[in-house]
Amino acid sequence: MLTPADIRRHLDHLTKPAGSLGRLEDLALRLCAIQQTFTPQTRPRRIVLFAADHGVAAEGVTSWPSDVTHLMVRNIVTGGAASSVLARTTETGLRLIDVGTFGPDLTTDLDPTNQYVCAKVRHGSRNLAVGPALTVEEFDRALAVGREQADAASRDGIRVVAAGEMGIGNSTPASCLTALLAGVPLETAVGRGAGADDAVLARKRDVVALAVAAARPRLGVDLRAAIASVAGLEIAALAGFFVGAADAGLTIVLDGFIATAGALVAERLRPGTATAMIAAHRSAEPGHAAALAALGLTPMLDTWNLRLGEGTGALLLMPLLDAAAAIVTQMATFDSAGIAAHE
Ligand SMILES: Cc1cc2ncn([C@H]3O[C@H](COP(=O)(O)O)[C@@H](O)[C@H]3O)c2cc1C
Ligand SMILES: O=C(O)c1cccnc1
Repeated sequence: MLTPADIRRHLDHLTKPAGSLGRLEDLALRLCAIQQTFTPQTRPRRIVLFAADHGVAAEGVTSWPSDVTHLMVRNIVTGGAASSVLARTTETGLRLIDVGTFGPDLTTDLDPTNQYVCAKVRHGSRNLAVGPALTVEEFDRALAVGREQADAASRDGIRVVAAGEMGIGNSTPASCLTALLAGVPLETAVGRGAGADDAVLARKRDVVALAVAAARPRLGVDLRAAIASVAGLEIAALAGFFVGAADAGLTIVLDGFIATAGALVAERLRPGTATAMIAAHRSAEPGHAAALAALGLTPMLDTWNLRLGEGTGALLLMPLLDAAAAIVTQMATFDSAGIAAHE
């Protein structure tokens, strides 16, 4: 077992003043700790994006219409989305799994890309403002879709995975889960998502407050039912993916606010899942920092103001992950370079 102290000692033997590579050393330490080696690997790697729609969008909690979800699915798979571009530039394979959009099955259309999978559990979640968003059975099926993707990544020899999401309205269930599972106060847990104005934000706050009040008493009685009542299909799939990836010994790079809601669910269902994670960034969504803290994670990129999702923050960390692995595996030690004691 490589302890953090062992890894720090190893880093301090490399030809540089101790700690002089700053956060890059923290990243290297985390990578070595997760992979339990001084020769960590960052390739091959893959990002899996889960897409779904949300009945709660009908409440006016988002400034975008739901059909943008499936238009973006097409855009992601055909290479024009921010996630597609960053996946290409960082040499990260990309998969898009439709776990429940309102849109059509695009398999025939997008088949030659081999990146798109239609695995719809249902056409969108129900409106969580009027009742449970998902039944426990639907929630479990979405979890299984995510888990299958983690198993597939492991079978394919992938070493590092990231996951992201696309789903208009999904910052509302993410806020509910952040309040419910991380104990974040409602004022902090609810933000502007994909650009809500003041009126949309006010409606979103009311909806989240009511849904969380209904779910909270059920937490101790039926955990899955409480979570399912305010979840979304892509968030459940993210949770299943994280649990499966951690079980398979993969290194997980965690994206923003919505992905972190999936991580909160994963950690609750399978305590310890977050120990396989590296948090890429702190999203501009106000509740993200507290959600990460609840998972015991410190974001690597803290001042980038990302608020997109789609796995873009995780992808942005990939070059730094490569750099972190390279310093540990390739730098000379004081001994090998013949440089005298530096204590
Ligand atoms: C064009 C576009 C691309 C996106 N890519 C990710 N999101 C992000 O914004 C959505 C959540 O915000 P809200 O809850 O306010 O709707 C999700 O789809 C999330 O992935 C996007 C949003 C839009 C509009
Ligand atoms: O941080 C995120 O994941 C995020 C923030 C705003 C909108 N969509 C996603």
